[in-house]
Amino acid sequence: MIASNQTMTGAHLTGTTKRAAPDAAAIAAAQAKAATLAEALPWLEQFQDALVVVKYGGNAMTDRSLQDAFAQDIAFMRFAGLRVVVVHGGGPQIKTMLTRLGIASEFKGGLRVTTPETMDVVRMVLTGQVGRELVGLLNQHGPIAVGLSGEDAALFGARRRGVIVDGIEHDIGLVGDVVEVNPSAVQDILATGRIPVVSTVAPDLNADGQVLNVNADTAAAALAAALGARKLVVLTDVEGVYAAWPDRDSLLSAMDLTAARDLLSRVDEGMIPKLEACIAAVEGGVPQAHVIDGRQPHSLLLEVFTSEGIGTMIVPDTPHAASDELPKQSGTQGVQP
Ligand SMILES: Nc1ncnc2c1ncn2[C@@H]1O[C@H](COP(=O)(O)OP(=O)(O)O)[C@@H](O)[C@H]1O
Ligand SMILES: CC(=O)N[C@@H](CCC(=O)OP(=O)(O)O)C(=O)O
Repeated sequence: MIASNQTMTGAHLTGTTKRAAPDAAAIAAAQAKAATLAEALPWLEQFQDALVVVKYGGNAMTDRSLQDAFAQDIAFMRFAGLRVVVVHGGGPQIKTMLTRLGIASEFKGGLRVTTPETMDVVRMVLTGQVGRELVGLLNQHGPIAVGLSGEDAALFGARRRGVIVDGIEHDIGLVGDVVEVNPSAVQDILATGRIPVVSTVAPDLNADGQVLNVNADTAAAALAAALGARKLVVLTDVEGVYAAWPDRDSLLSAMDLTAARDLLSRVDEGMIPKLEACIAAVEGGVPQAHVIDGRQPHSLLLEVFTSEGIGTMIVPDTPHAASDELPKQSGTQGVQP
């Protein structure tokens, strides 16, 4: 058998293979590859069997090559021995379908105002379309992914919520917060070595048969806390959390809970549920929550398996590190994962 990177030269050399001696540039490139693999070793050891919840959604999930890279990252993590749960959104896909059907839709406080008609579309798109496509993508790497929604085995129980914008409370319709998680269905799938892929439609605990639209970031946080996850990783369409958005020099590599709660009143629309989710997860006992750039191919691998990390990490308060002592820097050099 001849390996694909080798060439058979000389018909008389049956059963042997040859290749040109590598030049200095080729040796340097090979060493860089080997160094990258070797750098992953401590993280492979540390995260062996660790449970990681990954929130995938928004604009990071609309580009085909990014989708393929995401599926490779999730499969890589699974074959490296991590237990991975994917919670997905699908805001852009919901928008496309609503537009196609001629249904108007608006956001308040980062959440979609959801009428009964919109709720039908949200359920159909998240569970019937986005979840199915993601499962298909992951299963290109083996029979590893199983889809379920917040309705399956009563995974989520939700209650309706409103939003406060500029001090005024708004009713936003059939939108809920997850207040109960029954993670046994997810744990059953994990126990078989597979990857649960969760859509965030949730039964309303106050109204039999009614389902609620739950923002996928906050649902991922609730699930991460209920599962006792080691990490929550939220992919988005920006490098991480900025202290003074849109000032590009204010990217935060890490912040503690106190700093994150303080910043919450100063972030805009889309980042609100993400930061809320990270805060809720860490308050719920998850040691690290990350906001990373889903537009960067393989950002998940960089976050989990490299020393630099990527994006913004939110951690519990410690008595030793006051919030204003944590590193604030431009670029994406994070503290170690
Ligand atoms: N402090 C902040 N740091 C980073 N992004 C912020 C901040 N405040 C507001 N944003 C906005 O939030 C957006 C992320 O939310 P959104 O577009 O809804 O994400 P996604 O599409 O990944 O769900 C960023 O692209 C940015 O425009
Ligand atoms: C209440 C609410 O806003 N629900 C979201 C659910 C999908 C989601 O969260 O999708 P992304 O993660 O892609 O943004 C929505 O209707 O768009």
